[in-house]
Amino acid sequence: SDNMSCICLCAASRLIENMDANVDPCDNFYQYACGGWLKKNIIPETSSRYSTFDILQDELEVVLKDVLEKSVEGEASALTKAKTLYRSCTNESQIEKRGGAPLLDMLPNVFEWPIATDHWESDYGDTWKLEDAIARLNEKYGTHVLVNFFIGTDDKDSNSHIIHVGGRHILGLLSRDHYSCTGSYAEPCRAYKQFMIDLAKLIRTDRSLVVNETQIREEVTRVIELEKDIANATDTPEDRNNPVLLYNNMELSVLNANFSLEVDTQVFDWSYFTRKIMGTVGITVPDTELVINYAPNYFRRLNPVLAKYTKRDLQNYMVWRFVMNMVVGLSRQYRDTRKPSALYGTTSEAAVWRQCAIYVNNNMDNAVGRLYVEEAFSGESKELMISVIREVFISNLDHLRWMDVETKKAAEEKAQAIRERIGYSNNIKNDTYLNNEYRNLSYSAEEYFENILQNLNYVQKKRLRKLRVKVNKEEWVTGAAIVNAFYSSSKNQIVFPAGILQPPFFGKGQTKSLNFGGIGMVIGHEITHGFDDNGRNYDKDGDLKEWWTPSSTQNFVNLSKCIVDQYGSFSWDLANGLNLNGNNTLGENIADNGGIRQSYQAYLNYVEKNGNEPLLPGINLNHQQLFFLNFAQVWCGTHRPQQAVNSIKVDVHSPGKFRVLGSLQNFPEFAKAFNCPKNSYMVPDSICRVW
Ligand SMILES: CCC[C@H](CC1(C(=O)N[C@H](Cc2ncc(-c3ccccc3)o2)C(=O)O)CCCC1)C(=O)O
Ligand SMILES: [Zn+2]
Repeated sequence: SDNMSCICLCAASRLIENMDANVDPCDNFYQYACGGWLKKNIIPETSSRYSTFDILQDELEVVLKDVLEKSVEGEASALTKAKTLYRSCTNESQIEKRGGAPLLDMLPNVFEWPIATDHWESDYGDTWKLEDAIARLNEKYGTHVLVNFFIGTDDKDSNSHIIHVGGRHILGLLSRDHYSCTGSYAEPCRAYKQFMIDLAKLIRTDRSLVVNETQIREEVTRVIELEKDIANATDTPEDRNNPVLLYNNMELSVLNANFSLEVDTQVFDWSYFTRKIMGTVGITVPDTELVINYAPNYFRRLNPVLAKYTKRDLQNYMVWRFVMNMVVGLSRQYRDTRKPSALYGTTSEAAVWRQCAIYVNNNMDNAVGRLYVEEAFSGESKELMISVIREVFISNLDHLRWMDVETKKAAEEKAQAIRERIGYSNNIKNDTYLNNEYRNLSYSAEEYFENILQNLNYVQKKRLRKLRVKVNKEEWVTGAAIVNAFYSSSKNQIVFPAGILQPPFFGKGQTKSLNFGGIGMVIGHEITHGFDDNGRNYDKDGDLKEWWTPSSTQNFVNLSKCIVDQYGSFSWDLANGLNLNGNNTLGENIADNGGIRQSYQAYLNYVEKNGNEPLLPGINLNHQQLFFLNFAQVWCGTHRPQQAVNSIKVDVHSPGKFRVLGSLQNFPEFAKAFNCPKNSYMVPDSICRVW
């Protein structure tokens, strides 16, 4: 039918526009595939990264704007609540009118921000306890400072929840490395400090308090010093990538005995602290309660740090970590204290409607997911090729010489046990289910800031209540309105939300070569996550349990080292020539390499069974070549320098360019498809392979 030919023509024209046929595919396949895209797509001033994903996500957000602005008679109450929340966020005149008042009114709830008030010592300091302050920010607003206390799945019993204490998510700047404040970190550091100064001055002004710039600058300097010391006490990403070594469970009483923290000669009481938090959801926690201590070294290193600072310094730091994320809900004057250009390189912030669509989607993902799939998802992807790619993964096991039979058997069982989730959960189509999920929430179109606080509290209380509840493995780990895909190791579950089930990943009208190069590779990527350096530690039921023989483990580690070295040797021009961190990106690189092999083999099997597909009009490439071209174009994208420096430090994914170059250099079928000679860049002398 003609819409078929349009889809083929549209696909062909997209592929041709994005590529640069003047580049030799064997010299640099990324430039060959994306050269046209890079010429045509300039990063918008509002973005720090711009990629195929970001473009699709931006388009998805336009759909969200439409459905969130439309009022529908008699709709489910959950949907009305999402629209009210969206309305309160876009209600700019009301937000302007309220200035900073909503924040100033609630600071007493977190024992105030000393730098922005007077008489803090007499009003709060004398009775202040570190446990109370951390607990309040945690249980009321889900803010983690100093001690990251949270309820999560028990790695060794994936059907149960357990208390975790750790050190992650507690830094204001983007990564531990930023605190050196040298080189490319100097500017973000300076901006971050100025942000705190400007916000403190603004609050004091709004409270008609004296603004003594010198005094404020002095206090802010101490807060930054404290944060720097905390950053140096935290574990590095390398220290955190082995879940077996992270799993230190102990009785609550042992935390008091072995991990004592002291502030102003007061000893931190872990039991009191835990009860302060869990008491708010009516859960009693005995001293014999088992908890997982995710960061023993961090807590040991934290003690000497605390000894250097006063309770005022600590309170300044902790409330700062909260208020810095709350200015988004206040007037323009408050929002302008942030310095996005220095931190992300963006020179203007996204449109209000877009920020609001993202906020509502992140906080009500099932209600927004329902609106999205009803509007934009045709749901035709049930036969999403998962089974054929899973079969390829399993059949590939037979050819792996580095894995013994016993471990192969367990790997096959785990691959067979992977649960798949496509599109969206049927629950979101059920009004009763959806209304029930949001029954305790009610929003005001005039009080955006309070809506945010309500959401923070609601989400945190829901998480804390899970401690005595079994894990619901049927639950989806993501909403539907997102252009992404996921693997959950504790659920051994792969998820392909509705948002990613669209071209260039997948389209009923796209040829199979494009679908296998797009969503097929993503499917293989998610499956392989169950067998990467992290996922491989979990068994088919999602429990942290050894199912490898020592010799297979040793071989896996040796083969992974090849990948670590290969990606670690890539230097990224956009990040001032910094090299990738081959260790932090190992899991993603293993998943990419596995995904491309499995989906390509699945495509060859498809052709074997169903014959060659008709070629695409206007593009003189065969389908093996089109497979690789569409795979590569998924990763067309670029970053601003600040974001490149940020992501090379914190993103476990390699930049798109190296996801393409690295995985294709390791795959001889690519070289064959493009007849690449031995000594070309895309055909290195030695290649890496795990799965
Ligand atoms: C939690 C990890 C999920 C991830 C999923 C895949 C992935 O790499 N997703 C992205 C790639 C990406 N670039 C931009 C964006 C993006 C931009 C705007 C909005 C949303 C997303 O998403 C990523 O996380 O970097 C694996 C293969 C393709 C999906 C994984 O399994 O490692
Ligand atoms: Zn991944």
